[in-house]
Amino acid sequence: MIFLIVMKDVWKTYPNGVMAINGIDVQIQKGEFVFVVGPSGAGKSTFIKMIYREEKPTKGTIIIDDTNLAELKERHVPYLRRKIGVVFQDFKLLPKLTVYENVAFALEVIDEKQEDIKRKVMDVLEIVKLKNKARAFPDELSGGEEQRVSIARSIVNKPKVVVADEPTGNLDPDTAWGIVDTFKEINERGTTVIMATHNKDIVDKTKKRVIAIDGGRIVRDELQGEYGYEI
Ligand SMILES: Nc1ncnc2c1ncn2[C@@H]1O[C@H](COP(=O)(O)OP(=O)(O)OP(=O)(O)O)[C@@H](O)[C@H]1O
Repeated sequence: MIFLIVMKDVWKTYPNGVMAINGIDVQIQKGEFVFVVGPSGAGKSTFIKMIYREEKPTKGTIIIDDTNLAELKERHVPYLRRKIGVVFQDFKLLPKLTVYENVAFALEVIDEKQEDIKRKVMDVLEIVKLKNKARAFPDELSGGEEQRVSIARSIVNKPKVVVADEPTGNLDPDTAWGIVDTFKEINERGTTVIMATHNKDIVDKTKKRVIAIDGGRIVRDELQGEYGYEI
């Protein structure tokens, strides 16, 4: 069994004393699709941020694709980040760049050759069904389209895992389903997907692994799980 992510006895206390994660053990296999659910303030975002090392645990071990984050030197963090695509609730697109340029930017910063950039960007725009919007600017797109651009940007480096923190939080239900379908497509092509969400309907109908966090602990971890909370 190949584990892509392993957390052992992970704790996180913020500098202000808030104990956000209180002893988490979890293993996620390569190729899994995982929902992270739980009430507001449960620790979902902190859990996600520790995966891409936006936050460091106070205690415990996190291993991502054989890299022990505790031993990772600051100058090696960019290499870790290439293995991890990140999608946010508020898209975080650059408003003055076109769709094409927003996605290409992720490759330009790692000095990819121009000819490779063009091919790779058009390939991912095809996956998210936005090839026809390559020249548009973010303010000319719907919210769902903006989020699909941000998903394209997150996968253009061919990461091992994509983490998404409430990616459908700003979208209406139909559009939200379009985003989940896009993640499913990416997952079927081999990328591990980890998505924190408050969307009960999506979790209950998608029938994927559900990790429920409450009070900074994993209170439930089920294959084909359900949302399980009243909203
Ligand atoms: N940077 C920070 N500094 C201090 N406390 C923080 C910080 N970020 C989060 N917290 C606190 O840590 C706890 C867990 O927060 P977190 O954002 O991980 O929860 P969440 O489950 O993602 O919540 P939500 O569903 O509302 O986004 C909360 O009590 C929160 O106030």
